[in-house]
Amino acid sequence: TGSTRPQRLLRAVQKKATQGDPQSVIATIDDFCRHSEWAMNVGDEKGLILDSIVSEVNPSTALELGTYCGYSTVRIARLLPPGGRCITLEFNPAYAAVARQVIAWAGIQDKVQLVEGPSGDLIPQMKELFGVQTFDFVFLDHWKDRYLPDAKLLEECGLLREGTVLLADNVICPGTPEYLQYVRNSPRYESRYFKSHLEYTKVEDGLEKSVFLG
Ligand SMILES: Cc1ccc(Cc2cc(O)c(O)c(C(=O)NC/C=C/[C@H]3O[C@@H](n4cnc5c(N)ncnc54)[C@H](O)[C@@H]3O)c2)cc1
Ligand SMILES: [Mg+2]
Repeated sequence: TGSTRPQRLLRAVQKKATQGDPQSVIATIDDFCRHSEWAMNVGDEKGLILDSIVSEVNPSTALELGTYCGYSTVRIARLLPPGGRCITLEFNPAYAAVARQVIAWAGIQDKVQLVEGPSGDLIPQMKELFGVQTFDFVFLDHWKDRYLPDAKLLEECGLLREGTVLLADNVICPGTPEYLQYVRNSPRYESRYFKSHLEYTKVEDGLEKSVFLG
């Protein structure tokens, strides 16, 4: 019963990152993934694009689908305005346990609500459970075949408003063809592709930014 990769990633954070310093946690995870073990965090290159879009939106309420180890949760939450919050959904309890500790080490746990469970069940409960009216920003980075059904579910539950920004990771690799086709052809979205690379590699990947038009 050896350790898992997320547990080894957490151990690296607790050993090398400065407690309470989100940038140090981010740098430690990127270093771990480049030089020790690759892991499916959005990474440093796509992370800078994520940062710029989060800063531009300046969300009061952000939603992340697929926490994994909490790397992008930390990237998003460190940029939120005072009183801003990030709700992040993760259905794997082992990953959620690691992510909670990564988020706590970064010192931004007060800005984050990590909810364990499948997005399909939790999204319809966002209003009653967390008093969410609408999201200002949504980061999609979970199973790729869930991007489209969950985007439609967010629409149906009235959780998107005119101007809500959806940012999707991995639209090229692993790829999310049905989601791309939808947001690029629906009159309800204004979509734009940000070309980049699969985290820690030279393989092409990118982020799709889609603004909901109401
Ligand atoms: C061919 C190939 C394979 C892998 C790669 C590399 C590569 C690069 C990437 O950036 C990737 O994001 C991925 C990827 O597969 N990501 C899936 C991420 C899941 C996380 O989200 C969790 N989750 C999944 N569905 C749900 C759900 N409904 N509700 C709540 N949590 C969910 C899981 O519990 C995981 O914590 C893969 C590139 C190419
Ligand atoms: Mg990803």
